[in-house]
Amino acid sequence: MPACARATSMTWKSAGKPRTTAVEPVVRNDGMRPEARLEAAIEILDRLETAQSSLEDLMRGYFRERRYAGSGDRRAIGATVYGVLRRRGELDWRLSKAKCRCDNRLRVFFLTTLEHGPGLAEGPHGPELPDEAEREALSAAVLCAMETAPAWARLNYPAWLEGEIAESLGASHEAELRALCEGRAATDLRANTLKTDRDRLAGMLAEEGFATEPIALAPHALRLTADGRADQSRAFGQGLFEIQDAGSQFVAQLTGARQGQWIADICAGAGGKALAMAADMDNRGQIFAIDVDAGRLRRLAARAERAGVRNIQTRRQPAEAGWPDDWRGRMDAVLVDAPCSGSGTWRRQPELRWRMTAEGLARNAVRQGAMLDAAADLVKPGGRLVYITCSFLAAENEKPVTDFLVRHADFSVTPWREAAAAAGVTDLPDADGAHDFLRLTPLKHGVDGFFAAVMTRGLS
Ligand SMILES: C[S@@+](CC[C@H](N)C(=O)[O-])C[C@H]1O[C@@H](n2cnc3c(N)ncnc32)[C@H](O)[C@@H]1O
Repeated sequence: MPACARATSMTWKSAGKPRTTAVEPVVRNDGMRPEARLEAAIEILDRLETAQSSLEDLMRGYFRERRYAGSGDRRAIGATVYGVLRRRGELDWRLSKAKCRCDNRLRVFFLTTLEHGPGLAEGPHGPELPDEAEREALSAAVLCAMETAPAWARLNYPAWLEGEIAESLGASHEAELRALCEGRAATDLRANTLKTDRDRLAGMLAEEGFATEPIALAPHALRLTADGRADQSRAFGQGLFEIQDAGSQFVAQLTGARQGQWIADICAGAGGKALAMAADMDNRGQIFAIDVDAGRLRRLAARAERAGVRNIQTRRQPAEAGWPDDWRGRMDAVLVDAPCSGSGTWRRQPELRWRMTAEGLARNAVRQGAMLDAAADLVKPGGRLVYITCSFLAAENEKPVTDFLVRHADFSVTPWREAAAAAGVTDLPDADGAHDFLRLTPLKHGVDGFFAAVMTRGLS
């Protein structure tokens, strides 16, 4: 009998033919049987283990090939997939305490049992049902109390990260992690000031049935107050807004981008922050948007077109490959929105926590340092270097920045409050004033987790 089983095992039923179970869909438009949905969830979770793409892209591709799956099916399968990823620490700990193998099939059965009770439908398109030993282990795992579980299991992150997390987040790490793992991320919009303003946009969206509220953190930010696909609105098609987390909007302002400046955004991606800076510059001056990923740069170009942005030029190259001579030492500000673990976005992308490895984190740190060195070359005397990640881990935040400052005595830290005030930002988030670096968190600010460090190049 597995270690966790103290009481009588639960009753497991499997029917020879499809039957109604607790996982029966509550919405219509459902072409798939409940057991087929479970099989699909397992397949997606298995694919995710070797995929390079995000869960969102993987699921989009999966359902593109399965047109028979209706919206109800997609929603139910998504709920199981996200549920397993959000609770994987807990599921694995309880399964292993019950001496049960941890694979996606058993995780899905266990989650379904916890959420709906121990009944599973059998059918031609369903997964292989648990055998007797597995049923016994699952029953034991259900009885496993979480009170004695370690933090990584209770808060659902990889066990090896425990020390790093405690060091990075300090005393509030449990509360921060809870907000990151359990909270639901909102959808924020940035009013495109090249075409409209926040109030007018809110009015137009209301007419289209999208209720929003302003967010104090960023002057052009609105938050959707109910679920909805704002990117399918007329206002979106007209380029009146971008979808962008308010935290991302706030940190983009730290470059202090103004009309007529030259700004390099050396990890520009699809241009979330570049487009925000272009609007702050009122299309005057120049943004050089660099990235290694041609697809993202194409998306940036399409977004710029829709937004009426005309002062961004894209360039595909690795940041470390060196710069044209006429860029070096010329930029008013350089933004390094560095590739990182994405730990600050775990609410939206729960798969990221299980993709992290200690080796990957160390590799990121080397790459982040190299990017900062490359960026330094571009900054003019008196200009700004802004380093941003969407991570809460010191290994990819404070560490690369402090190492950079040791290598580059001509740069010094500008406290983020000072940088924000100089950029004309009046609504400052409530963050620990003792720190020169900014940390935004879901717990304290209700946005994705961001880190920002502002450095200024000396004049001589
Ligand atoms: C955090 S994302 C950027 C997000 C973007 N700035 C935004 O606001 O939407 C990091 C980007 O760095 C890019 N990247 C990765 N390695 C790079 C390199 N060696 N040189 C330049 N860009 C790189 C990735 O393709 C990715 O688009």
